[in-house]
Amino acid sequence: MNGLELLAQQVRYGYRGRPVVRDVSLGLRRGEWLALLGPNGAGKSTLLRLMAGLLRPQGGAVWLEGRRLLDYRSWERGQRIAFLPQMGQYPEDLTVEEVVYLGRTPHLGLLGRPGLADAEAVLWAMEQTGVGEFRDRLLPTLSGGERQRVLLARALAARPHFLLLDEPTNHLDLHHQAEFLCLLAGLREAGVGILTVLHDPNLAQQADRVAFMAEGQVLALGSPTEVLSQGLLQRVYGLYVRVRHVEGRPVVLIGG
Ligand SMILES: Nc1ncnc2c1ncn2[C@@H]1O[C@H](COP(=O)(O)OP(=O)(O)OP(=O)(O)O)[C@@H](O)[C@H]1O
Repeated sequence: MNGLELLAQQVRYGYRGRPVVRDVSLGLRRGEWLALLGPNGAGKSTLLRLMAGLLRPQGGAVWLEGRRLLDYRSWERGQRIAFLPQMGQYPEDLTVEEVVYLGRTPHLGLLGRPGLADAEAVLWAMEQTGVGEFRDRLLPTLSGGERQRVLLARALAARPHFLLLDEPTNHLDLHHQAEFLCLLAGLREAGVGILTVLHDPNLAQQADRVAFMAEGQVLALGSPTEVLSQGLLQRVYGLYVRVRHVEGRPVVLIGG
């Protein structure tokens, strides 16, 4: 363990006594993009929530930059980790800009009055996600993909060290998926540690490492080429797939 990591160590969690995360150890460094894949119900979102400090492990511990995550105050944690849930609640009566400002909450002092640094971070987050053109609109008036980008902007506005994203590309069209991947690459360069739950192995192949989860455990962890193998995908999904390599990257084809 070093001081630059977000680390789950032998973490366990279950709902009403039914284990869904079973002694998982997984570390994420700053400046690294780790993609978490696996079938529905594998425990991916639960693991993400544990690593975001939103659930308390029932066994093991999560460590953030050398300290137990549970020992951080919520605002300290919020300055370091931003979490974008799969189906996030969003305020219906705030404008886009006001929603992005909410991402600054962990940085505001007792008075809660935003200053220049907050305005700069909000502007930067809106530019990165291309939502500036909707800044005065209310969220319910946006499309699913536009709203997704606003919620990402809110997460980015915190200028977190670690960004945990649960199926972030769900509502994005091809163009915005490509822009989103580019954005992640830029954040990674800037030293942000990124953990994304993804279903599409062809998006995951752009990550530095892939963790493949099934039935509450990490079955495989390594480079996309190591993990996204025909054998593993066929075994876990019970489906015929082919894996081809294009420019050194694995491309997964499903069906005949
Ligand atoms: N709040 C909850 N109460 C009870 N069971 C839950 C709760 N949240 C999740 N579960 C169950 O825990 C298991 C793991 O769920 P989780 O959402 O972590 O999986 P996932 O890998 O993210 O799935 P998906 O790909 O479908 O989003 C599932 O069987 C789910 O039904």
